[in-house]
Amino acid sequence: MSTTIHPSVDKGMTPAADNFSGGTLRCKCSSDPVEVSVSSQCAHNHVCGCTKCWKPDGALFAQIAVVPSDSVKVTKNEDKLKVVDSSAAIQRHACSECGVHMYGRIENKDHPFFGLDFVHTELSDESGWEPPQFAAFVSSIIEAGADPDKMGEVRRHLHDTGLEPYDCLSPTLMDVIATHTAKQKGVL
Ligand SMILES: N[C@@H](CCC(=O)N[C@@H](CS)C(=O)NCC(=O)O)C(=O)O
Ligand SMILES: [Zn+2]
Ligand SMILES: [Zn+2]
Repeated sequence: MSTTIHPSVDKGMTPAADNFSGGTLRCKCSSDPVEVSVSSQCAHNHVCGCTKCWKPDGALFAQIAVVPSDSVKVTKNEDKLKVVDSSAAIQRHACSECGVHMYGRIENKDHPFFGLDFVHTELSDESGWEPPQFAAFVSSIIEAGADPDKMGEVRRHLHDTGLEPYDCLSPTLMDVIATHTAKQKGVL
């Protein structure tokens, strides 16, 4: 049986479009959907295996990217949004009816990713978003019920698809976090 990761990956990823400048994210409600306008291309798009990121039905991974917070505006039905876990670093604003996470914001000014919002680009009809670049928190899919004995298969498939698997974030992002911490401590 073939390994499925996420619909956006399984159907074949398309490259980012030149000069792409965002789109409208829409939740899954058939009436009065929440709409969020994003006026920027995304960066560091990846698939995430953690249990906190929203995954479409049946998907093993979420697809998640960052955009500047000031490019994100809720344009319709904001009253339906609720923060999933106010104690988390990423404040995930989800539709209280369909459960889709519309954006995740870092409110802590000392956090390495302050100023960035996390978004699921598949919620927009526009094509041209940067596709996923790597796979993060791969081991965490076990926490959602994936068979530990299938992890070799999953990692091999991710690698073959061009999504290098990591059990935290990518080396680039881990370096960004460590550099931020070193600067806060005054050792850099
Ligand atoms: N093993 C945990 C990992 C959770 C985790 O650390 N997620 C990462 C990637 S999204 C994170 O940065 N979380 C911060 C947050 O949720 O606020 C799980 O699957 O729940
Ligand atoms: Zn909804
Ligand atoms: Zn995650």
